[in-house]
Amino acid sequence: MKFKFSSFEVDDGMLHSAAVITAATFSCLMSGFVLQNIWRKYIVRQRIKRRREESKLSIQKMGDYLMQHGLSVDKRNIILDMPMAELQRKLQNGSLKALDVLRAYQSKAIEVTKDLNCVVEPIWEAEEQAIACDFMTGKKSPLHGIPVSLKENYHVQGYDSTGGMAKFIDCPQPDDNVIVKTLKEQGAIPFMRTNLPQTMMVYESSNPIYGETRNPHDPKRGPGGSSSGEGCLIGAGGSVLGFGTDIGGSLRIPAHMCGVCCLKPTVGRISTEGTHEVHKGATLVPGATGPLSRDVDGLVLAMKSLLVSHMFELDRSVPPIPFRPEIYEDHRPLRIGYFHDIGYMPSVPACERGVREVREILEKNGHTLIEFKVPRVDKALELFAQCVFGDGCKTFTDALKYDVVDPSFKLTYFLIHQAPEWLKRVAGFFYRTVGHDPIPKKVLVAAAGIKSVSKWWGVVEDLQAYRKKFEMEMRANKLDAIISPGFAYAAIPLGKAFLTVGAVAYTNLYNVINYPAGSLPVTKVTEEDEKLLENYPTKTLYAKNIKKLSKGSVGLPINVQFVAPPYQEELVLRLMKEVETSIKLGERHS
Ligand SMILES: CCCCCCCC/C=C\CCCCCCCC(=O)NCCO
Repeated sequence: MKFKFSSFEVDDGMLHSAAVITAATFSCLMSGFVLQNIWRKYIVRQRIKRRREESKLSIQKMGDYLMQHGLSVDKRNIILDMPMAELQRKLQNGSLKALDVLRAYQSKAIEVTKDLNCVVEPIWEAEEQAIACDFMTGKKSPLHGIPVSLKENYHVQGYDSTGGMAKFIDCPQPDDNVIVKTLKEQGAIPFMRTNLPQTMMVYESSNPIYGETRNPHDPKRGPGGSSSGEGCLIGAGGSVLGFGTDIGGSLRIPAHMCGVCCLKPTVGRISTEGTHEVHKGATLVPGATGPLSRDVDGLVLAMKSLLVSHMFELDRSVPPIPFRPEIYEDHRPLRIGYFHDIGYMPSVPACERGVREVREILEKNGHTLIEFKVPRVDKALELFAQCVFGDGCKTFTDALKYDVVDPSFKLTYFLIHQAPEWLKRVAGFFYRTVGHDPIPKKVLVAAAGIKSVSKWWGVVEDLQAYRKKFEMEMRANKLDAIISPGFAYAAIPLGKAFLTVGAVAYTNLYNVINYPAGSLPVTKVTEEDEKLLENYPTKTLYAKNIKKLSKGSVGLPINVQFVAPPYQEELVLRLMKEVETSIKLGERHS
């Protein structure tokens, strides 16, 4: 048979060979594609392995170095026991040398990371800086000689900021970020980089490059995340002051689970330039940078030292508002709202007691405490998901293409990031019917992406409306501040956060409204709390999981959050300091 085209004729033989050629080309392309995939994945695995070995080696080298140059155990422990105010005073008046303080903290950090895996690598330039500090004459800067640890996603010149993702290995940063520069200018010595979960969008603590960080109070449990290494290192005594980031609770969750203090400032109060987040463009609910410390003095010192012209010059988007001591030192009695239950899942009895005890302290100090009802928490969660996953999670899946997905991240990655919309809807249906919980469906549908610009603008308007509603609710009760649980529960076993992830409402609420929120350790889980856990209401799937995973948590730290309207960081810190002081006085008397 012949086909006649306008310019040439085609016979059967030609047709046949055309088919063969097409098939051959197709299978070549396919196998090329498959091979390329296998090859890329192989390269990535090699890269991860090499980076992990480099990191381990650097830590080991520091350990060996300290064997020869370390302090005596007694001298080391005296330094490690000092609260921030004393450490700062002694560095200022010269009775402590910066190099000794550095060596004390280096050795403690290297010691604790052996079991807890909180350090990613030491910052070797610290030594030189400490020596320079000790040679300095004249007026000393406020952070003179204070060692500072940094979450791995803080850009430090010459080091990678991977966020636990292989794609970003071998991309050494050209420069320190604004906070690191300002800290150095103020005399601080960045000395350790700390671990985080892959992508930082979970409150776990593991990634394929650096492995898993454990809780300093119970190594079978997680330290929370995503500033996991910071919470763990400070909680274990290996650092006095550290810095992390927080979009949904990543400073406050590890602070709560490791029993340390932190402050998530209003986004904009201090610079957020130069931290690695894959979804930097999602600015509606933006990431905050902030300090973690052993005590409130550490947070205050950090904020005072950062809110200076040096930072305002380096990042002109930051409003030049210095630290306002008149607010921090004020004694005016306040009206403070409180809640134990955010209206989605109740907090466990220990967390509820934490808030109750802080309430009693504040009342005793002359403040008025009023019960506060959080408006529409389902809306807050939906808005959060729309704002951070509004691209249908493409940013995250692109960042992890060819990467090894960490076991602790697999479920989140599969269901929230990767699954097609229909599967998200099916899963949402399951949560609603079997789990008696309508909220995951809203979150999952949001994570399937916003479909048009006009829908996107609708989200912007909804967010503004929610923020206004929250503001009006506070105004109606004439509230100056709010206290609420540090989180819904204490530390749970490693790798289980996905089973309780709705609990993130307790922290990400304050990201959605962009209010400054601090977290303060106030108590520990008691036998009595554990007994009361038996009556914990388990209406939803998440609540059931919380109850199950919270068993055996006696002795774990419990924090309370302190919250104030935007740009009132000083007020948050004032209340935290007041409660911290009362707790210490109480302990001394009992
Ligand atoms: C299966 C559906 C679940 C629905 C219910 C819960 C919604 C939670 C959504 C998403 C979970 C996000 C967890 C965020 C953790 C903190 C992240 C952070 O702060 N990272 C800072 C980086 O700098």
